[in-house]
This record gives sequence, structure tokens and C-alpha cells, in this order.
Amino acid sequence: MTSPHRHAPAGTPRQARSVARHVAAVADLLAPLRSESRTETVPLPGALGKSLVHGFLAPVSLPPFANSQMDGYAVNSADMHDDVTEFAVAAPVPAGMRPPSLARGTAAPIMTGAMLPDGADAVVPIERAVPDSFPAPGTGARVTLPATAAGTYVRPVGSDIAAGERALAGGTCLGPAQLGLLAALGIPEVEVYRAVRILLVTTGDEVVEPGKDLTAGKIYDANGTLLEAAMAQAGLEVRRAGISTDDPAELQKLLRSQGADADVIVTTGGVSKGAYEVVRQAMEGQPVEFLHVAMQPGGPQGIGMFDGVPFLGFPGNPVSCLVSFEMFLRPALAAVLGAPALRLPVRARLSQPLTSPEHKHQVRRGNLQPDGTVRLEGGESSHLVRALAGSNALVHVPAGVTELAAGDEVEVWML
Ligand SMILES: Nc1nc2c(c(=O)[nH]1)N[C@H]1C(S)=C(S)[C@@H](COP(=O)(O)OP(=O)(O)OC[C@H]3O[C@@H](n4cnc5c(N)ncnc54)[C@H](O)[C@@H]3O)O[C@H]1N2
Ligand code: MOO
Repeated sequence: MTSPHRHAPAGTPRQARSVARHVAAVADLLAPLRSESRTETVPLPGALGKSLVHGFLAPVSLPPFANSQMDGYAVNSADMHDDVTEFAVAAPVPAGMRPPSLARGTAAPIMTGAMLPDGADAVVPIERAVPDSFPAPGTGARVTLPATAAGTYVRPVGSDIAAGERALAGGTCLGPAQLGLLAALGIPEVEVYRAVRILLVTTGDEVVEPGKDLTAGKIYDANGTLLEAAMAQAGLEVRRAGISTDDPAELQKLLRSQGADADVIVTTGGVSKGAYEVVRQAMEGQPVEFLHVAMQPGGPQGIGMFDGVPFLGFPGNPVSCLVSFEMFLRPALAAVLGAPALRLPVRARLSQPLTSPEHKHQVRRGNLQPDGTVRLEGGESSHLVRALAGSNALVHVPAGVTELAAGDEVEVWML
């Protein structure tokens, strides 16, 4: 008698680990990176893409004072009894200092952002004044203004954030907007987690540096550049150790000579089931596990420690190693440190049908269109770098889903 569950489906190792479990395992491995010893205080521009160590409260209110939202006249709305009221034009409100109080029955020319004088509670834009241009100061001019309610075109003190309110939470990934808020609050430097240092090694006797001659059986190293760029864009500090041959002793030497001060060692290739899996062999005797994640591409993975340094062994196919970075290393670092930011997940409609292996989470590459549809680029194979280069998104087909039709909704991550 056969049980439908007795055998793993073809191509899926029995003990495949789920994507979520592997993300958690990578996060556990990297948890020690969240340590006081890995923090630094840097001027704001140096904090871009890094994660804030401590949350903090606003030291000042924004705006710090009530000010005008328009170029126009500051008035006291209580002076306006009719549809239109004539005012004596007061001295213009100077920018950057406290203006004198507004005398009743007068309207003071005020520019956008200038402090509202005491006694004023509204601003009438210059376009609504008669005449609709500012008179020369001190000419005894008069202006007619329409009835205006208190608060009109006034930005109240603290209307953005009040002093003492939470400005940013610890673990926030600092992008331009967050750094802009810090600057607006008058904070010149912040304590962040230092950039994670990656030692990146690509492997394979067949792999040669771009620019060298391509002899029979050789291919150019795409992974080194692809991953270095992906990691650099995510704010990681990457050291390339070059290409290791398939000699495990050479790889060990390379890792020992360059890996000691790395936060994480990442290799590509040499992790599957071939006869010469250099990474597997180089890790013998180290607490490193080689396993299969129920994901396509990027199934074969290595994880553990090499000489006490956290180690991740990504598969050698170019798309597989990029997908491994996006699916495991980025989310794990985001969970542990708060940076890099997670990819933005959006819902999109497939513009064509697809099939996917039942027990694997499939990650296809695609192009999200302005109309909310996503067009798949290339097939599922993990050697398709040209299709990857034409994509702007990863398209997720969760385990358990075997077929999707054109028009079906999928989650995509914007790259
Ligand atoms: N019998 C099995 N064979 C394979 C399995 C399996 O489960 N059983 N898994 C397949 C999958 S899935 C993947 S992914 C690969 C992973 O292989 P490795 O990590 O051992 O990587 P390599 O064999 O070294 O290379 C795979 C592929 O990628 C090319 N490559 C390697 N490095 C680079 C580089 N730096 N730049 C560009 N291309 C690179 C390499 O030439 C191979 O074509 O294993 C499958 N096999
Ligand atoms: O994981 Mo492999 O990446 O399916 O080609």
C-alpha cells in the first residue's frame, strides 16, 4: 500500500526546511550583531541606511512657533465683521525673529514660515487682498481683506510633533525622511549600528574574473559583482576575497587570512551534491549545516560558523545567490538590527499563467507595470541573468500553490 505522503516529491529533499524557518535560523545566527560593541555615533549623512540604536523623544516642537503657511497678511479674525474689511497695513513681519504684537485694526505683511505676531490668529493670502501686492513699507497704505476664520493658513506650534513626543523608535532604518526629521529637530549626530562587514567569496574552478580570457569550460564571475552590489546597496560593507578554486585547502586559507574581522562570511557555489563541493569540504569539522530550503531557486544552503565567524553558503547559480540574499540575509538583518529595510511587498496581478512545484516557495523574477500587473521575465531557471537584469521585482508563489492563471494576485517585492 502506498501512502501519498511517504515520499518527498521529485527534486524536493525529504527534510527541506521552510523559508520562514531558515530566515529564523539566519536571524539566530546573526543575533549577536545586535550588541553595544557594534554601535557608533555618526553625523547624520553617515547614518543613511543604518539602524538607530535607541528611540528618542523630540527635544523641541515642530514647528517651534506658530507661523504662516502663505505669503499674505497676518490679521486678528475678530477684526473682521463683514464680508470684507479694510485694514491699515502694519510693518512687515521680519523673518527669523520675534515680530512686534499686531495692533487691532491692522494687517501685517507676513511671509511663509515667518512667526505669527501676538494678536494675530489668521493669515489671508496676498492673492485674496485688494490690492494683491505688498505696498512699500511705511507708505501708510491700506488693504481690503475678505472675512477669514481664526486658524486659517496658520501652522500651529507642535502641529507636526510636540516636544516630548516619540520622534523615532529604536531599530528604525534611517532613510532620507528619518534623517530629515532628525535634522529638523536639531540633532546633528546619532548612534547607529555599524555597517555589517561581509567577506564575500565566490568559488569554482570554472569561474574567472571579468576581463580575463574565457577559455573552454570557463564562465565569468557574475556572483561576486551581483552580490557585492546588492549588499552595498543595502548598506553592508563588502570585502571581496576573490574567487576560490575548488581546492578546499585554498578556500580555508582564504577565509582564515581575510575572514577574521568579518561579521559574516558569505560564499557562493559548492554547496550542492556534486563530487567536488568545495564549500562543503572546506567547512568539514566546523559547526556548519548543509541543508535544503523548500524554495526555488536558492534551495541548497549552508549555515553555521567558520572559526567562530557566522557563515552563510549560498548556491552558485547567480539568480539563486541573489534570491538567497533577498530571502534570508536581508530579512534576518532587518529582524536583528532594523536595517537594511525589508523589500516593499505589493500585490500585483499576473499578466500570464505560471506553474510552481507544490512543496516549494517559488521566487520568479518579473516586471511590475504601472497598471498593477506583473510580467514574468524569463523562466524559473536560476542561470537566467539577462532576465534578472530586465526585472524590477521578485514574484512570490508560496509553497502549496502549483498553478496560477493570468489575472491571479501575487505578492511581489520591489527590487
Ligand atoms: N544532484 C543535485 N544537483 C544539484 C542540486 C541537487 O539538489 N542535487 N541542486 C541544484 C541547485 S537547485 C543549485 S542552485 C545548484 C547549487 O550548486 P552549488 O551551490 O554547488 O554551485 P556550483 O555547482 O558551484 O554552481 C552552480 C552553477 O552556478 C554557476 N556559478 C557558480 N559560481 C558562479 C559565479 N561566481 N558566477 C556565475 N555563475 C556561477 C556554476 O557554473 C553552475 O552552473 O546545484 C544544482 N545541482
Ligand atoms: O536553488 Mo537552485 O537555485 O533551484 O537553481
